[in-house]
Amino acid sequence: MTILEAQHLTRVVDDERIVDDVSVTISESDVLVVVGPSGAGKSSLLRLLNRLDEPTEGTVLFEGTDYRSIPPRTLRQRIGLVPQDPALVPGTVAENVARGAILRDESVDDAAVERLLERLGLADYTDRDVEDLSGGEKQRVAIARTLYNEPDVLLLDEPTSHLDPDSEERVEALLSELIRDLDLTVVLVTHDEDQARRFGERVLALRDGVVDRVGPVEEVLA
Ligand SMILES: Nc1ncnc2c1ncn2[C@@H]1O[C@H](COP(=O)(O)OP(=O)(O)OP(=O)(O)O)[C@@H](O)[C@H]1O
Repeated sequence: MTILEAQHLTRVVDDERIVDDVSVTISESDVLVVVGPSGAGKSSLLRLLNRLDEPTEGTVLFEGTDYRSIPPRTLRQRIGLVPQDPALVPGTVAENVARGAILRDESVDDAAVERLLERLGLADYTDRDVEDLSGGEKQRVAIARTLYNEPDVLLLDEPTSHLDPDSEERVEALLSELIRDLDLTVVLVTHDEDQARRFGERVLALRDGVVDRVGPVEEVLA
């Protein structure tokens, strides 16, 4: 079943078409990897997919509904983004993971927080101050924070780009496990074609905001 359908998505900033007429369909359990050189518009495309930025032209259908008719907060809960920079708030690991619930004034599901931390290899980290975490640990907290909302689609922006090789391997392995075990639908941005090969089923290659190629990983990254 199709979950997301980008239709002619375009964003113009200062007369520059940073995302230009991108149409792509994402089905349930798809892992679509977006690749392209620096400045190709990969992060910009991701931010358009959950309307963190507003399209200048085109739109996205989420489960068949134009996403502009869905309240932004609901939309961003359903289509969750893990940003390139984890941007944690001062406080404990648990407070960051449950950030969505706290912002929505909902009670926190402590058991769900614990389950996620365990899945992300952070079992005893609940009360740790996020200031004291390594880059890889912060990134894993950011992933848990987005997954806490149980999104239908997970958007990952360069999830390992700031990490040292050991942390990169760890985060990549954890993400692969999560994708498989939770049967996640994912759009993952990376500049690293090897990483795209490791994750990808389908690859979308962007160049100057335009879709250069889209298709199975072995064809696009041959
Ligand atoms: N808010 C903005 N205002 C002006 N220009 C922007 C804005 N956001 C992005 N751009 C420009 O849009 C283009 C695409 O940027 P984007 O960050 O999406 O590329 P990217 O492929 O993710 O690059 P990288 O791999 O370096 O992160 C760049 O030329 C960038 O300078």
